[in-house]
Amino acid sequence: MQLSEQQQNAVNHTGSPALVVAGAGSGKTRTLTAKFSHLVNIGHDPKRILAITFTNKAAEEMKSRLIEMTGLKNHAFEWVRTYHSACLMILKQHCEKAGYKSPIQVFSVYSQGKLVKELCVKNNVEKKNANKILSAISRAKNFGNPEKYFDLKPGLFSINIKDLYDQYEERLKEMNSVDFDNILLKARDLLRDHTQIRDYYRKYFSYILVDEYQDTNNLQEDLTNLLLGEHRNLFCVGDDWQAVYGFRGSNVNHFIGFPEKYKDAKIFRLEENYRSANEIVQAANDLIDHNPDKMEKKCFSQKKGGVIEIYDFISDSREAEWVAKRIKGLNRQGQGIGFDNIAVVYRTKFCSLLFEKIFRSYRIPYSLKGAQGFFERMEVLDINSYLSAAFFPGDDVSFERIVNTPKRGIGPAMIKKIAAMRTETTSLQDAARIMVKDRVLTKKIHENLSMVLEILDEIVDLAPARAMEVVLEKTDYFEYLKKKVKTTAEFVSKKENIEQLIYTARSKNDLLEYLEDAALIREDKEDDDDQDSSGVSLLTIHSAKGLEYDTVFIVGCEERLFPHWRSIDAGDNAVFEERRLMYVAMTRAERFLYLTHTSYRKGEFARRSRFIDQIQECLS
Ligand SMILES: Nc1ncnc2c1ncn2[C@@H]1O[C@H](COP(=O)(O)OP(=O)(O)OP(=O)(O)O)[C@@H](O)[C@H]1O
Repeated sequence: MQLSEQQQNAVNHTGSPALVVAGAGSGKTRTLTAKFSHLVNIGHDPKRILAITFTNKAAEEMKSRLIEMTGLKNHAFEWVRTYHSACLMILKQHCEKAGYKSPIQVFSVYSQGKLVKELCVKNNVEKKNANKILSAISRAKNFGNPEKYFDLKPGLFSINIKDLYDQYEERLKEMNSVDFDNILLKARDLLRDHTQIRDYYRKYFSYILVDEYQDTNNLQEDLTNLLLGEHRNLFCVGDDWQAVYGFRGSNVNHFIGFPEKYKDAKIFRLEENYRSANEIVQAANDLIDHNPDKMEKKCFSQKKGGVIEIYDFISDSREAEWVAKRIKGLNRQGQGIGFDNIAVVYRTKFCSLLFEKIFRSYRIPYSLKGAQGFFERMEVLDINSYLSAAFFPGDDVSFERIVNTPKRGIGPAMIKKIAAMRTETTSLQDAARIMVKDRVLTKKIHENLSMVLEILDEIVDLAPARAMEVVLEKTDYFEYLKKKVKTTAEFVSKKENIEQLIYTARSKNDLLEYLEDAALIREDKEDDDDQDSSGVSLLTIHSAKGLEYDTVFIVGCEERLFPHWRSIDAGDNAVFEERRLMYVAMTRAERFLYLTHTSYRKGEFARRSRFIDQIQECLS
């Protein structure tokens, strides 16, 4: 693998903590992978190198590259993981010390939502607030100190969020479960409170590498500190100009404050952009210059011939039509730029609708990225809930979902009856088993409930893919699906999703391994490999992060849409983050970059974005 001099210098450095301040398209991943391989070459045991990536997909890609480079086997890189995945390993290893029994269940997004909705009902809070409550709980955990967080932000409107948080945690504990954020929080507490465990890992890891360091949150920073041994072999890579997750607790100050924190830190800069033409790199530099408090770097590209154009339309439908025509023109019936190499990016999801419509009528193939996550789809949730209820008898949320799927007369009233039989130590499923054993139910319900329990008993020891097949067969699931959906196309698509699910599950040997993997995938982080990726990509800027295309259209560049009204209302720091988002969007393009805005969107007057003015200033 060829490295530039700047990249090579960073790779060769050892002896003190190092921060690589990298520009967009400067080959961060290449540098990090080369660093890992270099460490192995100079004698580090790869099993003792902790390499933190931002997504599971990035971890897999890094492992494949390392296997190619070193000739070693997959298991040699077992600590190439996301923070969540690494912390789950640690938590599982010491689960009793952390206050759990083995195996710990990781709650899915669906289960979290379900639990919070239940708590809303119980506390007379409107269910529509569930998502806001979940975000607040998540932020409190990632802040690193939930108690303090709620002292600072005690309420959400009139809702006593701290109280709901306590109830939520209690229910998780009862179910021997952790949610996604608890994986980090509980691992942090474990390492903080148990010197022996902490010392073990500090000695074990000979090097810590962190990718996308600009998006680290307080809790992740704590974890890095707790795991870092006396050797202080820490190598972090990132781009503070691309820090765009502040809204969910990331704290770019860890990145900016690195030289202050590690006085002997060596700072490397990767300034050459290998992706975009220089015209695009310079325009993006000029835009980001409007943000204060950032690491200085002089990004440049040796590629010439980039095009940046700004277009103004009367309405959103005109904008969509123009984009479709321009894409047709660029593609020149397959002779020009391939559809796969073109992206239309926008600030918020709703913007995709008009483009989907117009692309269909212009027969432009497209793929909508970051649509409903694969694991959030109804049919996938149904099947996974069967597996989860079988493996985790304490998982009330999954049991409640499957007990009447397909419909078998065990509706909400019956569930209430079962729930009433529950004691503090029994789950919904335990209660159902007691009712079946004691024969207290009507004949029909007794038979149906027995059947559900038999399915769960049958699949618990099977390999995940086989367990899924048994569920489909025993519940006649496809017949149920046929009746439930409105069109044949919808049925086919759902059936295909299930086939895909079974196919993916074949690589896993047991239910626990499968369920953990499924719960670790959070699809808002671009782990949407399963989706058809042919055609023009339609995606939000957050999902576009890390990707590259020959041609990029940034649409909807209007005040209050981009920058988003919430950020405008929240103040300067949030607007700086919006500007970084525009920087991310611009630097996805290799050659052609089009920015568009309209005077009317959704029938309302719209004003062009301040970012357009700032970009135009440097173009003229
Ligand atoms: N030394 C190099 N010489 C030539 N091409 C390189 C070099 N390093 C990286 N590249 C190429 O530059 C492109 C950008 O690399 P990569 O996607 O790793 O950048 P990045 O720093 O992660 O970008 P971003 O943060 O903008 O997503 C890739 O196509 C990569 O193969």
